[in-house]
Amino acid sequence: MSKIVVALGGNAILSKDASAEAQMKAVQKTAKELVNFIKNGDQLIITHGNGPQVGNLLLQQLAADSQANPAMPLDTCGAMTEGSIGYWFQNAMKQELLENGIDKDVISIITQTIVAEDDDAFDNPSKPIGPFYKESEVAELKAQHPDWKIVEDAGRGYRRVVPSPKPLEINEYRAIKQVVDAGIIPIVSGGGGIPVVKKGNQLIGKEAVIDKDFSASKIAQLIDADKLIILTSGGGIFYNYGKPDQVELSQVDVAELQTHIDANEFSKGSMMPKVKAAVDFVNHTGNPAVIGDLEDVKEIIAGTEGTTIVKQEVTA
Ligand SMILES: Nc1ncnc2c1ncn2[C@@H]1O[C@H](COP(=O)(O)OP(=O)(O)O)[C@@H](O)[C@H]1O
Ligand SMILES: NC(=O)OP(=O)(O)O
Repeated sequence: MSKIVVALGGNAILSKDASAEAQMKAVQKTAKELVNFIKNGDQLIITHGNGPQVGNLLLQQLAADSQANPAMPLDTCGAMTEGSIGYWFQNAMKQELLENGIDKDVISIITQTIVAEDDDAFDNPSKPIGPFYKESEVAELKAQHPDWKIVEDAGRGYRRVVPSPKPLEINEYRAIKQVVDAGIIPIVSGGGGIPVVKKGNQLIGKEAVIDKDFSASKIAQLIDADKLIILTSGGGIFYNYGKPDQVELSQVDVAELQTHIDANEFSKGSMMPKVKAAVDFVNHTGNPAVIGDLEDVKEIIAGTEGTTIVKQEVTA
């Protein structure tokens, strides 16, 4: 039995249709994949992103009436998406467990992630949220929302970016550990957790979105996970991604990967945080991390798909 933290990307939840019904359907499909870990005897800790959802929710806030029905700030929107996506996963996972004759409980935990008030990220928004826009739409969006920063997102279109401070501590990690020890499947740190700063006994929400891959790495370290698995679309880590000579890695050690990180070879808003989060987990625990396709869970369990990041590559 391995204790595995699984981090799920946006498309495990959202494809083109952003309705609750469509997202629940996508989550049900994801739950069918995740149940393979339980069938394999593994202890699962689930975490997920919220970039598309929290961006959409912020857009809905624009329709709010400033007095009777005020717009919610970004930290509260983060909490709202942690709740809604947690509900979808909790519901879908339980159904999938029952359909496989497994009597296990699933619970989502609203998680607060402590960040530094002086994190440089607050002055340098970098986390893409919400929908993708066409280049032709950008000028008008900037005119409508002078406070928005909009950037090109890994060749996929343009998106609004918000500050994304690094997680220092997961406030609820001791409770999460107890839930895991009790054999319950927790859904934690959704959307990276709600960014908060510590002021004495108070935790104060900050308007930012934490990268769920960094929070996943942090929680995996805090609960002594045997493995961190980051599931996305498209497969594992590619060198020369998108070029004719692109090559997918099956196994790589942290020293080699670090040279490619240092050379800035991975896309900032997509693969770079995953690679950095995986390297951080492996460096701190000595345990492996895997980046792979959500649809390849059985093969990832068998070790035949995805990229495994190890402390030191064993050569025959
Ligand atoms: N070097 C790379 N190797 C693999 N995928 C890459 C690479 N660079 C960019 N990508 C893209 O990054 C995507 C994963 O990032 P993203 O979509 O942000 O993840 P998430 O699933 O967490 O939302 C892949 O589907 C792929 O299109
Ligand atoms: N919070 C976060 O990292 O969300 P995505 O994975 O959806 O970008």
